[in-house]
Amino acid sequence: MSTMNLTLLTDFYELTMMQGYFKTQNTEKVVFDAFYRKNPCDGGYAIAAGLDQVIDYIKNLRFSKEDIAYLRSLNTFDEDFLNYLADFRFSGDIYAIPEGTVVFPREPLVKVVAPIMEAQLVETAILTIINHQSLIATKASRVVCAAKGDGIMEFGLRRAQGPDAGVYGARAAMIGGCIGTSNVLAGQLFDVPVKGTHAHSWIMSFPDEYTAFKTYANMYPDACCLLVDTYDTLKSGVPNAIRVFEEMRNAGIPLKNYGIRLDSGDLAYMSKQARKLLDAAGFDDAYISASSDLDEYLIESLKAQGCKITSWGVGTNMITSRDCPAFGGVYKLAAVEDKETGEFIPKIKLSENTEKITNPGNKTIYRIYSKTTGKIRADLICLADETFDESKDMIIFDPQETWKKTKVRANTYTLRELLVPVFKNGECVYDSPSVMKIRDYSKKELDTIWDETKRFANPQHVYVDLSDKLYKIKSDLLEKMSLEALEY
Ligand SMILES: Nc1ncnc2c1ncn2[C@@H]1O[C@H](COP(=O)(O)OP(=O)(O)OP(=O)(O)O)[C@@H](O)[C@H]1O
Ligand SMILES: O=P(O)(O)OC[C@H]1O[C@H](OP(=O)(O)OP(=O)(O)O)[C@H](O)[C@@H]1O
Ligand SMILES: O=C(O)c1cccnc1
Repeated sequence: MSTMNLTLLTDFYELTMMQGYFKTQNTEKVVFDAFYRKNPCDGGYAIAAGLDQVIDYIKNLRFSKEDIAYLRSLNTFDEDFLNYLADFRFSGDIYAIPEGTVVFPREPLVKVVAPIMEAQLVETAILTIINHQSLIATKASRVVCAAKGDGIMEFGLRRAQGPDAGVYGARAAMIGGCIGTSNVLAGQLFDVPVKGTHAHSWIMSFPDEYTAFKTYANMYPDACCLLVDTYDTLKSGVPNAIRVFEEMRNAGIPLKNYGIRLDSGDLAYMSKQARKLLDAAGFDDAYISASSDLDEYLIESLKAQGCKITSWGVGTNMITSRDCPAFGGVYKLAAVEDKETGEFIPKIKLSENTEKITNPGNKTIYRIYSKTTGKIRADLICLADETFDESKDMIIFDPQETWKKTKVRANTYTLRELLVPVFKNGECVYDSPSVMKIRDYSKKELDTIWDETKRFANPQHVYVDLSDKLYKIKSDLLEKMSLEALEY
């Protein structure tokens, strides 16, 4: 999948604009920011994901003969432009926040600095990749948080919106903290653990439940999870599972990683009753896992009900992010290079909705950590060439409610620049970590925000502030635009 040419994975208008830039000799270098505006599920954070697929996409960006022939057939593009496309290569710079990082609204997750034709073409693919994976990584992270240390298995492939969503969704779910996936192709592609139990069909294919369990246990004694709800969980499923476990114990087969899976009924009640039966038979180390339309809210609720489930299989609601199906990331022009001075001239997009007014300029982001707690104090969006001194006080203020100011005292904080170089002059300069490494990193990232930010209802929001300089540029531009509007 990684070498697939996705060059035509773009919206038609990117190509018509590209031809327009080509014809009008508009070759300016520009800055585009890909950012999102609202955390999924009204949460307090999101997890950035998808960068490795963006890198593959950019590396393989070239129009094949077939691509050019197809574009010619659309009767919209002239031969001179098609000739240009035949030699097209991405020659710009890309900066991005590493995958697995905790991120907040309005922060550029990806910044493209390139000639406008190139930067325009890549909009759609960057957004579709980052939007999808960041959404699923965020959803998975929420499910993982709800499970409070229990393992979450990703079971969603069959209910995902197609094969790509299943495969890259599984990748993102692993980044979000799942312990494994049932998706074998994802396992092969991303070197992540594949896991699973068995289906109701296995039980139904045998003359009786006991024989089905026994056959399965004989084949897989080291990973024996028996699905107990096909006929009657407490009267048949759990007693038959116990009978098989007893036979294994009596035969001297070591019982290590074994247990049952509940897939219907009142999961809290069933798990409590099943726990009692297993314990009474001396199988107190048998685990109880559950699946059945689970999500973060249900897992939280089941835990509050005192359920005895310690392992969770989550499919549909996580792989589709059912209650929040879109991440909403956008890609906005932020600056255009002045050819004479080589400086970037900030550009702004206005909106009636102040939250939708873009942040102008060639920017970067600094994360401000408290030295004592290691937690995030705030994020600061600033111009790319601004520098800050940790030995000086820092005044930060909310860009919307500017009277809300905080002084971060000298030597009490550390700074980390979030955007890192990924492409320089068209060459990839970034080594993507393995998915399991990104997963470990993301787990540590979650320790940098307070539980108040992770809670599901009305979470505490982390401040994303603008530097003084950027704030001034933004307000001057807004002032200028409103004066110009008066002229009409
Ligand atoms: N204790 C509980 N508290 C809240 N929700 C629960 C609890 N136990 C189960 N649920 C949820 O209630 C829903 C039960 O759905 P439903 O009755 O349609 O199906 P089911 O019990 O899975 O049975 P079947 O698979 O036979 O249709 C599932 O989404 C399940 O996750
Ligand atoms: O409920 P989800 O979160 O989507 O988790 C995945 C579901 O997929 C399977 O059911 P399915 O009915 O497809 O197959 P089965 O016959 O094996 O139960 C499994 O038993 C879970 O219930
Ligand atoms: O292995 C499992 O138990 C499994 C896999 C996919 C979907 N539901 C369950």
